[in-house]
Formats: sequence, structure tokens, C-alpha cells
Amino acid sequence: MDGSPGILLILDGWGHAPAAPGNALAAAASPFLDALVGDPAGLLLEASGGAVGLPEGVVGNSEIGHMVMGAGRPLEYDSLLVQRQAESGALRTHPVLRDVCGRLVREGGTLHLVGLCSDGRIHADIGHLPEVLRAVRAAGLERCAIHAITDGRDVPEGTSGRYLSALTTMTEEIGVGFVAGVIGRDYAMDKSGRDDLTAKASRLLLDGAAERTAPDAESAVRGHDHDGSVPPTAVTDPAGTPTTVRDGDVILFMNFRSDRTAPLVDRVADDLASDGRTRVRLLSLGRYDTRAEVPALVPRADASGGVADALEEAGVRSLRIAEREKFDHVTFFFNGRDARRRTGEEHVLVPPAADGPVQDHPEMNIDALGRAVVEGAGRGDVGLVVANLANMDVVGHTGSYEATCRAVTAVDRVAARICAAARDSGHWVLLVGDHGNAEQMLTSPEDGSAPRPYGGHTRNPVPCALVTADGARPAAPAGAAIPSIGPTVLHLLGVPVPAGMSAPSLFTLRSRQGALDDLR
Ligand SMILES: O=C(O)[C@@H](CO)OP(=O)(O)O
Ligand SMILES: [Mn+2]
Ligand SMILES: [Mn+2]
Repeated sequence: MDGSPGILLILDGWGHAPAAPGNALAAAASPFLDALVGDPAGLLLEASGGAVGLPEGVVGNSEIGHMVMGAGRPLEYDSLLVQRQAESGALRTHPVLRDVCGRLVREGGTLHLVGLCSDGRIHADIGHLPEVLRAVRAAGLERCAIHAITDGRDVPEGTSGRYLSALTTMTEEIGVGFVAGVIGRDYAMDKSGRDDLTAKASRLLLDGAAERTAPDAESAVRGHDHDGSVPPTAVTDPAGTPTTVRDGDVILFMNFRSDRTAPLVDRVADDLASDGRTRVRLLSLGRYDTRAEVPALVPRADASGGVADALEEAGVRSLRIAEREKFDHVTFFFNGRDARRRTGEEHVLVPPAADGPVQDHPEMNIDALGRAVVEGAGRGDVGLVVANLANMDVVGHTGSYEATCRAVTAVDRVAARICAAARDSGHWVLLVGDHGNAEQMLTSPEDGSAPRPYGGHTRNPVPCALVTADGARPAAPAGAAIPSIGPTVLHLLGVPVPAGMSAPSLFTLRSRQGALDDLR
């Protein structure tokens, strides 16, 4: 490589918005980040909607953010591919769905639909359900059980009742489907290894085993604290009988995103095997990264040929560093949803600093992460360090404004420390957000009522800054987006940019003389 070694520092949830109530980035003490955003050489990049490969108007998310930064081009994300099939009618006439429903009609079986019940469109979209129900209706299948997972993280807290009512209306209008169970995403979509929560979600689905029962969906969410923590609730029939999954039934998982659904899918597959219910078939809307073989109705876009391949080709060593919540993002997703570790690629998983709710320790283990980045960069044999500072997103999702302000200050402190060390060791540092979160911690409900806490992602642009000794000048075209991070990193390293990387590089590295000329 004829460029110079560097650090790609991804500040998760680092979006940009004008100072306003609820903007934790504007309010928190963050002098280093403020200076980067205020610098004329700083940039704002698009990180949501069509600019990254999502449906227009859809907020960004960590998966697509890290995928397109690594791929160096927008990628058609699963939500877009499913939405396209729903809009074209391809989902309603999907041959696999038609055959499955036909068999269930002949055998008197049930189709079970399991999915996140909101239009947050990060993991799932309730808007995809009608087309599946129409396929069921067209096949003449009458038994379609819906197992709803309540959200409150991708959409404002307290909206689960509204989404469940919308779901009930859909089933009435289309004439098929009934809600069999309701459970919070904290149980059904846990990816932190809480197998006890995943087990409860599996047993609610398979056996109707619940902590409480309800006569209908809406009453299943009354009296709970948070949408995400609705306990396993079976919606029983008039005789008080819960729905169960019987041998020969089919379960279709409706989330298009894999990471938080895969643990439940694998647990359900294991439970079915141990129960001897070997003729239950599992299907998914989007493709999942599960141990179990689960056919997907909608295939994924190809995300290969990115930075990881270019570095391997050029023989450049890279170091990937993150805490658990974002470790898959700087490895698997940055590499194009590819688990193959490239030659010269090293991984550092930073352990958690403490247990308990993250809003109680918003600093997480960021100091250990900062040390790992500085040590890694200082080794001399590493061309690129890719690190994710997770705090602003992970703490942002709690909806706690105060804790998020503390997270912002922690990120600011450690990012400044990394940049100072990098300057001493002759490394450039490219800082960028993967989508917004901390800059908007309040949402104004459509009914004009008072703003409410909001911990979800945003459509805001993300800041991007290059800190280097070489006086780089921004050359970002208008409307630049985060896929440009891929070619920019390779350009700075002096590694050839693969032809497939359609996004333009963001900075032109001026010669040292050029930088001095500028100063005259
Ligand atoms: O936590 C998650 O699963 C999503 C929000 O639902 O956030 P991110 O895309 O940042 O992982
Ligand atoms: Mn993120
Ligand atoms: Mn997030």
C-alpha cells in the first residue's frame, strides 16, 4: 500500500440535527465532536433511505450501515427487496407460500406467522403482513395463527396497542388470521444470550405456554410497563384454550432482518426436534443466519467485493474492534454478511464493563476499547483498524436523555484520545456515524400532543470527518452517502479500489507541500 495506515472510527448512532430539545449531541459536553462537525472540512453524509439501499424515507440501521461502508456501494437491503415483492404482487403469488398453504388445506394444518408488530422497518414491517394474508386467503386456508412481537424500540414507546389493533383490522378486512399470542421483543428478539427469555418465547409459540392469558390481542398489552417487555401472553379461544403448533404445521418468521430473530428460530428448531415434532416446517421472509436450515421467501443482495476483499488482495492487515453489541457489525456485516475471516484480519471483542441496565453505566467499556484501538494502531503491522464506539446508539435505545448525554461525552473523550494518539503515530482517523440516534431523543406525536421520549434511529445525515496530518481536503459531491466510506478508506491506504465500488471517495489527500501551500 502506498498510502498511510489509518483508523476507521464508527460512532454508532452519531447523527446530525440542529440544536433543539432532545438533541443529546447538541446538549452534552462534547467539544471534540462539536469541533469536527463545525469544521468546514467536515461533511454530512446520507445514511438512510435510498442512499444506502433502504426504501425511501426509512431510517438507517447498523446492519445496512456497516454493510454499505464495507461494500463501498449502496446495497438493496432485505426490507427493500421484500417491499418490492409485496408491491409487485410477487409475495401474494409466491409459489412456496402457495404450495405450503395448499398442503395445509389438504391436511387441516395451521400456518403460524411470527413477527415484530410495528412499522419501524428496521427488523420488520407490519405492512408486509396483508400480502401474506392474501396468499393464505387465495389458497383457501382458514387456520392462520399470528404470534405478535411488540416493539417500543424502533417505534415510540406505548404504541403496541395501536399496532395490534391495526393487525386485528387487517385480519378482519382480508378475512383470515387470528392473534394467538403476544410477547415483547425483549423476550422474542434477545441476542444477548439470555436463553431463558428465548426459551419462553419458543414455548409460547409452540405450546401456548404463557405467564398470562388474554381474550384478545389488545387486552394482551394492557397494564404492561414497556412494549418491549410484554410477558408471554396466550390469546385464548372462548373455551380458554391456547393455540399450539402441531406436527405438520408451518411456521413463517416475518422479520426480514436476521440478527435478533435467529436465536428464536434456532431455539424453536431445537425444541421441535427434542419434542419429536419433526414434520413442522420453518420458513422465513428474509434469509437468516441460523444453524437451522430455514428456506427464505426473498433472497439477499450480493454484498461481496468490498474493503475486506481489497485488503486481503493487497496483503494489508486489518484489526476489528468493538464491544459485544456491535462486534458482528465491524466483522460479519462490514465484510458483506460474510463470516469468512480474511487473511490478515484480526478481531478484538471488548468485554462488558458491568452488568445491569446500560443506562446505569452509559460509558460501557469504552476506555478499554479506546486502549485497544491505540495499541492496535501502534503495532506497526496493521494497515487499518475498524472500530465501533457503540454508546450513543446502545444507550440511545434506552430512551434516557440523561444517560445518552453521558454516552455522548464518553464517546467524545475517547474519540479525542484516539485521534491525539493517531496524530503522534502518523495515522489518519476517519470518523463517521452509521445512522442517527442520539441527536433526536424526543419525538412529536402526530396528534400534536407533548413530545415523548424516543430511542429509535433517525433519517438525519451523519457527520464524517478526516483527522490527519496531511491536511486532507474534502471533495465530497453533494448528497454524498456512507457507502463512500469504503473507497475513501482504500484511497487513504493507497490500496486499489475494486471496480464494483461505485461510490466516490470523499477526500483527496493533498501532498504535505500542498497542505503547506494552503497555509501560506
Ligand atoms: O438494536 C437493534 O436491533 C436495532 C434497533 O432495533 O438497532 P441497530 O440497527 O443499531 O442494531
Ligand atoms: Mn448502529
Ligand atoms: Mn440501534
